[in-house]
Order: sequence, then C-alpha cells, then structure tokens
Amino acid sequence: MMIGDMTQFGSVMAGAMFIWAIFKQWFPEELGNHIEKYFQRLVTYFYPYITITFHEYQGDEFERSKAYTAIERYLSTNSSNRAKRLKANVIKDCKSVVLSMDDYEEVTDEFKGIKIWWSSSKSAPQQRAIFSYGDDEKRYYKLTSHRKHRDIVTQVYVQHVLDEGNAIETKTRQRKLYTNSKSENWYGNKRTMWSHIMFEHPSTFDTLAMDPKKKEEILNDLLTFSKSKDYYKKVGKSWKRGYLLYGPPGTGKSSMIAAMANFLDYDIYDLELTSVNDNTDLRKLLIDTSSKSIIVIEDIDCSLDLTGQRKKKEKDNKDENDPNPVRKNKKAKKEKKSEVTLSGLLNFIDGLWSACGSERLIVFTTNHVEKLDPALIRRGRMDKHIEMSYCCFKTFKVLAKNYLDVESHDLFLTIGRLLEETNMTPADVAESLMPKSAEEDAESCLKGLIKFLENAKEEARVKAVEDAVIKCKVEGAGEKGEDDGDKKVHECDDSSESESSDSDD
Ligand SMILES: Nc1ncnc2c1ncn2[C@@H]1O[C@H](COP(=O)(O)OP(=O)(O)OP(=O)(O)O)[C@@H](O)[C@H]1O
Ligand SMILES: [Mg+2]
Repeated sequence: MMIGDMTQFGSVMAGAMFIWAIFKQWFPEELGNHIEKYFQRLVTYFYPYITITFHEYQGDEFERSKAYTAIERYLSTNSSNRAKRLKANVIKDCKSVVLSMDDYEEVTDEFKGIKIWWSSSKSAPQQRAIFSYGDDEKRYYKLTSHRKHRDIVTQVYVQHVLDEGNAIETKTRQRKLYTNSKSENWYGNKRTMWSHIMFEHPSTFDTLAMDPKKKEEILNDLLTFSKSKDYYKKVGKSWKRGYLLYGPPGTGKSSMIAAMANFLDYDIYDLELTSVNDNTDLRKLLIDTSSKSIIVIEDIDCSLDLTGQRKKKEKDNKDENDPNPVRKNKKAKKEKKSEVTLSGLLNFIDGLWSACGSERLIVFTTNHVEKLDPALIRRGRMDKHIEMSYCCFKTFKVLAKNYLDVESHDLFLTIGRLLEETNMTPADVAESLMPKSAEEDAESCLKGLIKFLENAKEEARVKAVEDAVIKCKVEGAGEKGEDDGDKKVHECDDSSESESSDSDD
C-alpha cells in the first residue's frame, strides 16, 4: 500500500467519523457508544497500521522538543532528496543550508526491511496562548508503519532515528572559540565574561607534523577519553583530562590544540589569565563553560606567578628580549595585575569546582616547562605531557607531504642529515617549503630548504665560536685574579630570579 492510499483510506475514515458525529446525537447514548466501539474495531481491522506522532512543542514547555529536532535532522539527511517540497534553514552564517521536509510532505524510510512512512503536518491551535511559540500552528511528524512491526518500530527504530538525528546535529553544530574579556556592567562593576567567534581553524591531525607514533598515541588517548564517561564515574573522577604541551616557539602547540578541537568536535575556551581579576572571577568563568570543550591557557609561565609568591618587581632581562609580542604583552600585564593565585588555579583544575561540567580537556602550553611549579603539572592535574620539539626527519616528511605532496625524493637524504645538525622548528621548515611563486616546483622548494638549513647551520657555528671566545675571555679574566668573573656572568643570566627572591614580601 502506498502512502497516498493510506491517506485516502484515512480520509474516508475521517469522513465517516464526521458523519457519525452528526448522527450520533439521534441515538440513545448506550447504543451510540456501542456502535462507536464496533466502528473503531472495524477501522482497526481494515487499517492495519500504527501511527506515532511527535509534536514540536510538548505540554507547557517553551523549548522545542529535542525528539522533534532530532527527527527533523534525520529526515533532512535521509530523505530530503526524495521529498519534493523542502524547507531551507540557513545555518553557519549563511554558509550552508539545511533542507528539511515542508509541511504536509511525505517520505518513506526503510529499516531492517521494514517500510516506514513519515509525514509532516501542522494543526491550528485550539485557543490562542498568551505566550505563543513563534507562529501559533503546532507542527508534528507522524510515523506510520504496519502494526505487525510494532515492537521493532517502537523499541528499535524510533531510538535509531533519535540517535542518528542527534549525531547529525552534533556534526553540523558550529563550534565556537571563546575568549574572556573584561566588561563593565551598569553599576560600573568590572567582570570578566566569555565572548566568542566561530571556530574555523583548519589544523587537523593530518596536517600536524610530528612523529607518527606519538601522534597515534595522542589520538588514542583523546579517543579513549571521549568514550570514558562511565569509567570516570566508576573511579570517582570528574570527566576531564589535563594536557601540558611544551616546547620551543613554532613547534605546533597551538596547532595541536586546534587539531584536538577539530578531532573531538569540541569548543575552545581560550582563557586569558591576565584579564581575570581574581580567583572568584576565575570560578565564575569556569561555571560558564560548557561540556565538550577544551579550556586552554597558553604560555602559562607568562600568565601567572607560578611560585605562588608576589609578583616580581624587577624587570626580567629575558622578558625584554622575548621576540613574541603576545608573550611580552602578557608578561607586562602580569606585572601590572595578576591576582589569580597558583592555589586558585589548582582549585580550578582539580578542586571541587572542576567537577561542574564534564567531558573537558584542560590544556596548558609553555615554552619553559622547567619554570613550572611541580604541583601544577603533577599527574592528575596535567595527566599527559606532550613535548613538541624541533623538526626531525619524520616531522619533515609529514610537512613535505602536506605542503608539496611529495613522499620521497633524492634530496630527502641531505635534508634529513641537515635537520639532525640544526635546531629548526616545523614553523620555519613549513615556511621554506611553501612555494613562493606559481613557477616554483617541489624540487626548487626542497633546494630552498636545503639552502636555508645550511645557512642556519653556518650561523649556529659562528655563534658557537663567538660564545666560546667570550667564555675564554671571561675565564682568562678570572684567572688573572679579577673578582669572581664567572659568578658575575651567571648572576647576570639569572638576575631576575635572584632579584625577585630578594624582592618577595
Ligand atoms: N608540528 C607542526 N605541524 C604543522 N605545522 C606546524 C607545526 N608546527 C608549526 N607549524 C606551523 O607553524 C605555525 C606556528 O605554529 P604554532 O602557532 O602552532 O606554534 P606554537 O608552538 O604554538 O608557538 P608559540 O610557542 O610561539 O605559541 C603554524 O601556523 C603552523 O602552520
Ligand atoms: Mg602557540
């Protein structure tokens, strides 16, 4: 039987019911009820189908029914190419269109050999509500199938539709990149709030260059985490995991975070600690984060005085020379105001407050892992430590494949040798590999990289010679009996640390 036939049959029955309603009043009540009962039986006999309706709004709820949304998604994906009249919903900032069945449209679906008919309808409201949901018409989806499949349809198929619909919803969800900024409310009180933009970073684990074994290990770790809801509950831990990414600038720490978010389909909260007033503010921000997210604190060593002591008064010579303007700015801000303490941060990571929300990764990045307080990075807080290091041959091969689509080449041998002899970041190698003009082919890019590596190697050699000369001079001066020259140089290097410990309190 086609869906059209069923509808026709339904209309005939509805017509008969209507006529019966008119005549019913002429019959004595008992007889009327009797006739109605047999009439229903007759209908059931000739109409061997079951129907289930799913309304857009249920009862007094103002929120759209989740089941209705899931069915809408499921039907849009599975049947929009079969339905003839479609409704277009524009999502993702006008970049994509999701089609769904228009009102009074019908489609069929098949599940384990069973045919299922879906139709979309709407009914006018009985009375106008004071608070109406957009338009007053109540939409619903109606599922129809043969009653001999009742059990499988009600117990398995409906759940299948809801699960699939939810999965599609998660996939098409537009992810967000949040950052905290200070804002002033009416009373002039400053508070920190999250603001967001759409997260569209293209970095993935395929484009991330690193040792394939290490990459595999991280992927497995992430996957296991995302599927371990019950496990975390069983062992009594909140469902979160801490990652510490460390290594020199330009080795892919931020790219790795973007790849993690893309892989797990999580939102990112980029927490700027220097904009957080104090621990209370930090807690408020944390409560405002959603599940399925990555909370990131970049350059943790620059964001907080990790000794838990007062901030340093003296200027750090190394900070002055920091080539990264973002980090330099963070350090400057930290010196101005940084009332978030180490203990506040620890409470945020694994104290009672960390349990609000679930399925969250907390990622710290740093260029100086040795500067971090051991309490901050012990397991349980930062569960996995990942070192992002200089470009080795394996890393280079991933970059060559991504940037030039080359998997092997005669020049690889030379490049491999040069990479062993120099400290080159993947960011530098990637930049050299990028064609600078339309005429440049893979080979000339590789040759350009070789030249770049040779120059770097030569520069490193010259610098080593210069350093050795300076060292010799200092040692020579020391031998001549001048007042402890070696110590002076050492003090110069760590001036900030010795001075800061003096200035504490
Ligand atoms: N491992 C890598 N794989 C692929 N691309 C990389 C890698 N490392 C660096 N890059 C490239 O270099 C650029 C800089 O990398 P990224 O910002 O991830 O470095 P970082 O480690 O976060 O540096 P910083 O410590 O300065 O924040 C990226 O845009 C990316 O294109
Ligand atoms: Mg970075």
